[in-house]
Amino acid sequence: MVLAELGGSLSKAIHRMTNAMIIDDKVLDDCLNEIARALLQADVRFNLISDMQANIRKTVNLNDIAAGHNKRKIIQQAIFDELCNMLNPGKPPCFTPKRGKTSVVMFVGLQGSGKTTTCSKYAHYHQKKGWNPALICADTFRAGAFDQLKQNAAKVKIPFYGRPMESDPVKVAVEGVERFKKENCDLIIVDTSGRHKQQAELFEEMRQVSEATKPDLVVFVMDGSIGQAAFEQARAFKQSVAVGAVIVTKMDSHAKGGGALSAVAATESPVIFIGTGEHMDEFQVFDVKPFVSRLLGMGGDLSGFIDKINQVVPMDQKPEIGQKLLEGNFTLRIMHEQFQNILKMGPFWAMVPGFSDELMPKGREKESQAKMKRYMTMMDCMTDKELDSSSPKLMNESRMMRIARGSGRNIREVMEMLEEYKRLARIWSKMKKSLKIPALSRNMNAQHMSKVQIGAMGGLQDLMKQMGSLKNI
Ligand SMILES: Nc1nc2c(ncn2[C@@H]2O[C@H](COP(=O)(O)OP(=O)(O)OP(=O)(O)O)[C@@H](O)[C@H]2O)c(=O)[nH]1
Repeated sequence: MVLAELGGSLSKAIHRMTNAMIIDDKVLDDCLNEIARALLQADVRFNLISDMQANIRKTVNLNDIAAGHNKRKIIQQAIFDELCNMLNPGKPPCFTPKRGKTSVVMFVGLQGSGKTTTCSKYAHYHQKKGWNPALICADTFRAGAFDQLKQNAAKVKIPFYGRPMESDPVKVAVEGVERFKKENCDLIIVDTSGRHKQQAELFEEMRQVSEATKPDLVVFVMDGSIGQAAFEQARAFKQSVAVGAVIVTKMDSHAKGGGALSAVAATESPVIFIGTGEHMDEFQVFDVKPFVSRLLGMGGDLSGFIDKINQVVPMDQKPEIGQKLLEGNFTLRIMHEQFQNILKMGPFWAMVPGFSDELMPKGREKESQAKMKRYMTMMDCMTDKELDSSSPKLMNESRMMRIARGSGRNIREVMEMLEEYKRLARIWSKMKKSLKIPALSRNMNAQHMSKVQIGAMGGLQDLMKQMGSLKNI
């Protein structure tokens, strides 16, 4: 995957810097030049890169850093912050669909950008979270658009509306929205015709569809392989309709992805998802800080994760992570994240007695990995509430059946996964007790909380180191 290459080059540059015996201006310059080369290769605009370098140099004045301060950490922090700034539009999405209320989301984009595929992925993503989405084909321009969306919808069992013989997209869109509102669909997705920038009449048609259906959110779908040109494209669409969010596709297949992401950020429209392949599941939520963490290889195992949080992300910016870990709320979402980390980065949990014995027994790693993937598919079919709860009692039989159906498994397997969750949660809770972390008061102010967290994180790290010697967990 192309993003992984960019991430690899960036983290290599940072590692080379952190491994240097002495951090001086030459080491810093080499590191920044290496980062600049990697970003240029990803087609990030030169101006953005040179601004980034200047900002880092301003923040990191090596001569002014007092003895005893860790220069490596200060530089890492500055690089992390600047990469985040580069991708941050400075604005949250203007609208996020809410459960229990019908939302209409209209998709626009240039021909071939991946719009139809993305509409289906977006619907499927929400369907797995328990939404009741519907798809409308208001692309009356491209022959084949109707069949493509209809087939995609059928594959994932999402209601579909379209009229292959009708040439007026406004009519089709309005009929579809009315119908799905009556059917109580909570997320109505309207796919529109792909357009070229020069086709003024198609832009006019897009405006008319928007006026008639009054979408709560207009999503601009953009092909990531166009790199920096993304900026002009996104702006042209923004001038015609009220684009509220962007989805960048084909991030798997082209070296220019970095350029596209950074250029879109400059249009002040947040990127909400990225497409990373042709398949329905190759679709990821885009959130700047976690994205940059992953890009720099900081999304690894838990001990590494805590370490990196301490090194790079100011604690007051990550209260929710610290809070989650310190309160010992081992939720299904945390289990999902950890499985993902194990599959990606190698078995951290395998170091922990109790985890290693049953979750990843020696010699049966392949089997264990397949089991984790199975469990993750089931968790993908859960609602946010279920994932964030530490009480699997929330799930009654009908929910379990739904999760089983959604993930192509049977209810016994879902119950088995919940049992595994309970087992890991028990271990987690014992680990937490042995840490003797002071309970956090919800009324603490941010500064106080940050101090407590840093202390407790240190404690956690110590524990991680001693974990091999923990008995009877
Ligand atoms: N590799 C990769 N291919 C993608 C991705 N998203 C879409 N595609 C492919 O891009 C091609 C165009 O996608 P469509 O969904 O048909 O594009 P469209 O924008 O609806 O096309 P128009 O209707 O002409 O506007 C198809 O071959 C898709 O499979 C992605 O994230 N990664």
